[in-house]
Amino acid sequence: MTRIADTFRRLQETGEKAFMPFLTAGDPNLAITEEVIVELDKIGADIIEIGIPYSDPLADGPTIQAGSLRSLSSGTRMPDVFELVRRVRPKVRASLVLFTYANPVFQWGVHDFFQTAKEVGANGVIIPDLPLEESEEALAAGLATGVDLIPLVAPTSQERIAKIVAQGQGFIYCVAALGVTGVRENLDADLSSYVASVKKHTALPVAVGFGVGKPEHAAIIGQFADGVVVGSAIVKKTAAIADALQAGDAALVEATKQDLVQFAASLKAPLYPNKQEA
Ligand SMILES: O=P(O)(O)OC[C@@H](O)[C@@H](O)c1c[nH]c2ccccc12
Repeated sequence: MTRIADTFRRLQETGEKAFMPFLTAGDPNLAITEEVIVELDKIGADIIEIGIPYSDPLADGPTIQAGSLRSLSSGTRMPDVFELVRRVRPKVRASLVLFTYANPVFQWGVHDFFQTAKEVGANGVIIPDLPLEESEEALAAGLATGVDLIPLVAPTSQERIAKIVAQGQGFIYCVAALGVTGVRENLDADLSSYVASVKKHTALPVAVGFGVGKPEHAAIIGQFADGVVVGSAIVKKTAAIADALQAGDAALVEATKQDLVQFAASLKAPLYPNKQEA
């Protein structure tokens, strides 16, 4: 059983839903990313998405694009992210999922990428711009290493949903909105029926991301999905840490870190069983 499968099994037993924050490694620097991951784990984050910064994050809105830029300008490269995972792995219970675009994976070498991910203790990989038709090698590497290749389905996937999820490993990532990542004021009205249409095709857990910006959003998603992914709203908080760091204000760096962690805790809160009554 992979660590991700074990995470969802534990959550099933306690009746919880997974809280899955995303942050970009090295934004604003690797030391702070490591500290934040440890704190997120302490407040109950169940699966932590660790973004590998990339120069052309085509599926990302301005918030995460800015985070990638801050990370790249602080000198973060893929080997640094692998080393971050190796260091933080023994310090946290959460499953760790590497988030990367396809190009850096092909440059590194698909099988080597998954092998290295396994060695440092990563539990899954998400590659948003790797279409099913081009993912044969990555799927095989996922199976060979036990590092789950997690598929994304989008509202536009309709007739392809069955094919995409049939190859799924770990969990299915349901993208909740069209367009790029970024906090939305409201969730799509028919999100629950879209998730139900995905669940029809798979026994794997189904997580929902894109647009989640507040606990109310997490509470709604927690009623029909197995996990909630939050990226931009977290990365907005790392931007505040970056500003404090830039200002050389150590107290403000601590305060903005705590603000991120408290915000994350408020997003996990509605995902505990007694909070999920409809
Ligand atoms: O930022 P949002 O709207 O909360 O969405 C999660 C998203 O950030 C994270 O899962 C992610 C980061 N970059 C992506 C690119 C494509 C799909 C998903 C992602």
